[in-house]
Amino acid sequence: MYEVKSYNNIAKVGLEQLDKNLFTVDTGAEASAYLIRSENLHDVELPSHLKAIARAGAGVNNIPVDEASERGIVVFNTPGANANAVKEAVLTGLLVATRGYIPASAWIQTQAGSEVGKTAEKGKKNYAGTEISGKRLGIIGLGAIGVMVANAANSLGMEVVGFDPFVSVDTAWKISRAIKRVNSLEELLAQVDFLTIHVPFTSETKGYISSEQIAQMKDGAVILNFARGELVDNTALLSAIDSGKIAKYVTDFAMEEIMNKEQVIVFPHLGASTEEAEENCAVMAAETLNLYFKTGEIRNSVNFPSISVHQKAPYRLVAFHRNVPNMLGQISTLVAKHDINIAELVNRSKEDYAVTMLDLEEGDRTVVEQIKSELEAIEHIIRVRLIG
Ligand SMILES: NC(=O)C1=CN([C@@H]2O[C@H](COP(=O)(O)OP(=O)(O)OC[C@H]3O[C@@H](n4cnc5c(N)ncnc54)[C@H](O)[C@@H]3O)[C@@H](O)[C@H]2O)C=CC1
Ligand SMILES: O=C(O)C(=O)COP(=O)(O)O
Repeated sequence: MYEVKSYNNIAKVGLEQLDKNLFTVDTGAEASAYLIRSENLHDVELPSHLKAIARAGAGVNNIPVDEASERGIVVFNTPGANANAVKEAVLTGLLVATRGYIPASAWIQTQAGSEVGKTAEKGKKNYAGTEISGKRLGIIGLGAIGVMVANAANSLGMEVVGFDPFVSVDTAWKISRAIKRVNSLEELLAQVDFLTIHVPFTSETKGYISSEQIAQMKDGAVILNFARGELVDNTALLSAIDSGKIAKYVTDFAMEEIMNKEQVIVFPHLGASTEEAEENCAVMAAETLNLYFKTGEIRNSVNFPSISVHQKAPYRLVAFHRNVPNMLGQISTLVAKHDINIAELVNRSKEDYAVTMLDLEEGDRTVVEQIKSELEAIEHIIRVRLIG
């Protein structure tokens, strides 16, 4: 049995989805897998027995992915499983940026008594707004969320322009033909009334929106950030708000510098907090763990390649190694030395890492265990799992 340790609020239906023949959950035993949401694992020591981290969500910036790769720990996420929830959060952001509903509600709740209806009618002129229909929205990042926001905003009457230099085939299928795609950020920034950002937070995207980008925007534009707080340079943002260059900033991320400013609307990272998204993410994450622990197959990993093969022999070895020359040669030579036939061999790579899966025509487990330990001694092999 493998122990799964859950962090954060993982939907019950997802925990129940974990294969009961494979896993125990939160018993306090040594964890083979973590099932997490936004828990920051950067300051946590990852135990040697940890084999997988499943992120029930999209962003993996809370996980030390490089360290995990170096140690053969597979990091999974759940692509698209909470995208609709975030899309709806972004629509909320657009609407509360343009209509006075948040301050108006706070004000009217301070009123009471039989005259409250009259008071409301008298005071409403202080909370009039504008409409989003007919305005132009710029979207940076046309992934699972960006595409949904694009199509929804378009159907609400907005003109939508998108920028994503790494756009996927999936996006090309899903995006409405009404969405204009531009090839440079400059082109997008100069023409939009609203800007929304939907890229992962990495060392390359830190401070993606800074003074240089803000200077290229229209006066009075609104910025929405439901991706990660660090994507926007708060110093540049606050000075643009003070000068009136940026009219409003709506964000899902509370950060010390931006709190309690009239033009900044802050939500407590609620984008994915819907019953549906929480369930979708938890179920998808549990299914990837079931598959990985049962068969060694990898689906939705951010640090190792996808690999899917029906097991063809009693024992399977899954070798995680660096993506360098002659690994396959060394692995197959070692198996050949034991005079064992390989029923199936699949090798897949992803950037600096690769996985080689071998189904061995050998019924004696001790022999296979011996091969496992010999494989582990080969330079550049990080971890070997034995399944069967
Ligand atoms: N507020 C919340 O609760 C949530 C926030 N998020 C955040 O949103 C991010 C995006 O989520 P998804 O759309 O599901 O991910 P995704 O991986 O489907 O899409 C990300 C897109 O960004 C694009 N991209 C990457 N670097 C770029 C760059 N430098 N310039 C322009 N485009 C770039 C990629 O090509 C990809 O199309 C997550 O990484 C996470 O940080 C995600 C879910 C919930
Ligand atoms: O999926 C993501 O990237 C999110 O930001 C959602 O975070 P959460 O699972 O709600 O803590």
